[in-house]
Amino acid sequence: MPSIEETSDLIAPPPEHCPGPEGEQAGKADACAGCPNQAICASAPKGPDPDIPLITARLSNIKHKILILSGKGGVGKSTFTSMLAWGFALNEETQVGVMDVDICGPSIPKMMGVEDEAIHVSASGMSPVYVADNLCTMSIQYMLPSKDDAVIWRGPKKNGMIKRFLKDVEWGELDYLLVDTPPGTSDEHLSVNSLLKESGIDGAVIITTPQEVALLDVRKEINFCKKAGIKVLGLVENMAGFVCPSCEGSSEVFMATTGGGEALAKEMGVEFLGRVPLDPRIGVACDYGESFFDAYPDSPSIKSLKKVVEKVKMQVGEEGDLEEES
Ligand SMILES: Nc1ncnc2c1ncn2[C@@H]1O[C@H](COP(=O)(O)OP(=O)(O)OP(=O)(O)O)[C@@H](O)[C@H]1O
Repeated sequence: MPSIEETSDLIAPPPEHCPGPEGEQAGKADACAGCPNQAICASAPKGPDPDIPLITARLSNIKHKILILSGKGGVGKSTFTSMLAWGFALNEETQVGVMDVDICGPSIPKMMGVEDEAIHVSASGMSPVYVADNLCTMSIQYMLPSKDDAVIWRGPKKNGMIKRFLKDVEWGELDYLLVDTPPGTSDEHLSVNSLLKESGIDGAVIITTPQEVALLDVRKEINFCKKAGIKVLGLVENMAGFVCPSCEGSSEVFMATTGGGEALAKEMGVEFLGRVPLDPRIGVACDYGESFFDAYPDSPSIKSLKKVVEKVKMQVGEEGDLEEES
């Protein structure tokens, strides 16, 4: 298999009739002449990753695998991942796992209130860190000697860690595994996609904010999914409208652009999953590692969030079970 550092270059648009980087004809076919990836493809080791059967076996009891993506950083991808996880886990019968593959910027442990936890390694694998009886997480954060330590890794090391998360973690039986990724289309995305392809990814939820600059990158993210063969489950507009914590009234802060996510979803033929308002209490709940669903069950933001959670469930073929809000 080509190293991740090498494959990350393959994001350059492939020529027509590209044989793909893993095939026998990679770098040799007529179509490869003049392609910027030709040398990389020609020298890359061929054949599937030998660990894929182990990964497929380890993940065989996970019903749905969902990637959470964003074109831009800071649009609330990790926040949404944690809220989606808590939303799914409101039903105590539903088993949920969150895998944080933002290797250089892990934030799931803090947002879910378990950043000081460490993982336990045994002969059978690594145990995930539990946030609730039916909600577990895995992140590189649990392996760092201090929570302030920085991870400065290049592609192959990141790939190796993601492989460990998939191959060695005892996820057990899960209804949903949510994969929180870094922004954009980086080494981590390529790793996750190639390692999970065999065991099946349900699709990706793409998070954006309403501003045009964020929407611009969403187009690239949707195109990345198309190229990588990942189904786009839908688009979520985060920080759409401001909910005042005092009066709970809602106002538009991005006047010119609110609704841009929905329009873009329509234009690109993907499902619009809904809006999550900008609510300072969401930020506070994340800072304290609390479930927003528990902290503010009656807030207007929760009503919007529940609708989004239900739509994601429907997109993967499950029935909604959160109570209907007026
Ligand atoms: N709907 C919201 N209302 C209020 N604050 C929010 C909301 N969504 C996210 N935030 C806040 O915005 C900040 C960025 O969110 P987050 O870290 O989830 O973004 P990200 O897209 O995962 O970032 P990165 O690119 O670093 O991975 C956090 O402080 C978070 O608390």
